[in-house]
Amino acid sequence: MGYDALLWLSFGGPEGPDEVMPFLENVTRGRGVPRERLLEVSEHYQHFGGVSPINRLNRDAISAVEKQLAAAGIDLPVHFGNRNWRPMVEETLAEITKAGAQRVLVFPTSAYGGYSACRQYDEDIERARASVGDGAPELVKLRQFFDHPLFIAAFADAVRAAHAKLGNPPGTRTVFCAHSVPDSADAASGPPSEGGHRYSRQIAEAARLVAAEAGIETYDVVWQSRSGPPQVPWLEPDIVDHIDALHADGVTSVVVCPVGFVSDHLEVIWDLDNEAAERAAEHGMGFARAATPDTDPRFAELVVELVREHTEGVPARKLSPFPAAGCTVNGMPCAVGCCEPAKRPARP
Ligand SMILES: CC1=C(CCC(=O)O)c2cc3nc(cc4[nH]c(cc5[nH]c(cc1n2)c(C)c5CCC(=O)O)c(CCC(=O)O)c4C)C(CCC(=O)O)=C3C
Ligand SMILES: [Fe+2]
Repeated sequence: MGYDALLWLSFGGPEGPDEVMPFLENVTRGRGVPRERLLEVSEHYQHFGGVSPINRLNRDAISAVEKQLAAAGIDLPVHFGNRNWRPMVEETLAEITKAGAQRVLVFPTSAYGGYSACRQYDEDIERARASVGDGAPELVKLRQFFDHPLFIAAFADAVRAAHAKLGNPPGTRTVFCAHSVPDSADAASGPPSEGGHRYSRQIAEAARLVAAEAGIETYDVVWQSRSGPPQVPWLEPDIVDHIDALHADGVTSVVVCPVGFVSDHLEVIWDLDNEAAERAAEHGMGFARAATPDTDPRFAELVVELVREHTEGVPARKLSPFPAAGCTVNGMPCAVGCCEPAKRPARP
């Protein structure tokens, strides 16, 4: 079938208190994130003993995918590598190369386009191949899956379950949430010919599809976890401010669906399950957070289906007319100028 392995490419996270600051320094190197923001975020990690759940969740998801690949008779060993923390993708690719692989599929743990969600994973692929040097395998990245029916169905069931957990009170507002990015990064996402904003448009489309499948008419799309210097505008409103606004409008309960993420990593369990939940509690509002899809068996099924698009020519299933790009070789961008990194503000 022409492929020797699947590289599971993720963000990475610390697995102990001493790993938090070095991890954060890896994430933010050269990105103009103020020191105070780093110290504040390191506190979030220290609330969990300095351990992000993200690596464990990736390992669990990989086990589920390995089982489904075996069940489908697809012989493809899965290897785990990260951008920011051990196991680093450079080391993983060195092992894959040593094992003799020549063509490797890459699954990035993000469903969307944009610099942080797509193009930066291309940069990881390029960097890892450069670090291996001669003999590095060809790396073929799987496509964006924000509108795949299995991704949408898993979130729709999770949203229904969250409403049920609250007892289905009438007038509960469903709020879809994704990681904020600088306005300039969103404007630069997608190829220039498309007019930009591919990231926020794909998020809005996924939210629309999940709401439709869950039978929800009224919902909002908001953002979380903004970083960077305060004078740089990022996508708004923030989830916590939005909860204040809903309270002011007389809404008495909310279901938050983290549609921008695939797993319950730290920004989900802190920024939503703590900060947003606490604000709702202060207003006496009901609050439930919908589960992320990675623990749903349909997520492993989705990854296997994306693999089979390449190994067996299975047709790509998608629910929207929006492009599901991101599938390129050896870290090439999708198009000239696609999802260029935002220009960093000059240091004061
Ligand atoms: C769009 C997007 C996704 C979704 C796509 C995807 O999933 O890839 C995502 C995921 C994640 N972001 C994560 C963690 C962090 N993100 C940071 C900083 C930033 N994220 C950004 C964007 C995104 N981030 C941006 C524009 C920055 C500013 C700095 C920069 O331009 O790069 C910082 C630095 C501290 C801070 O400033 O918050 C941390 C620690 C973790 C792991 C959590 C864990 O450890 O469990 C995950 C999955
Ligand atoms: Fe992030």
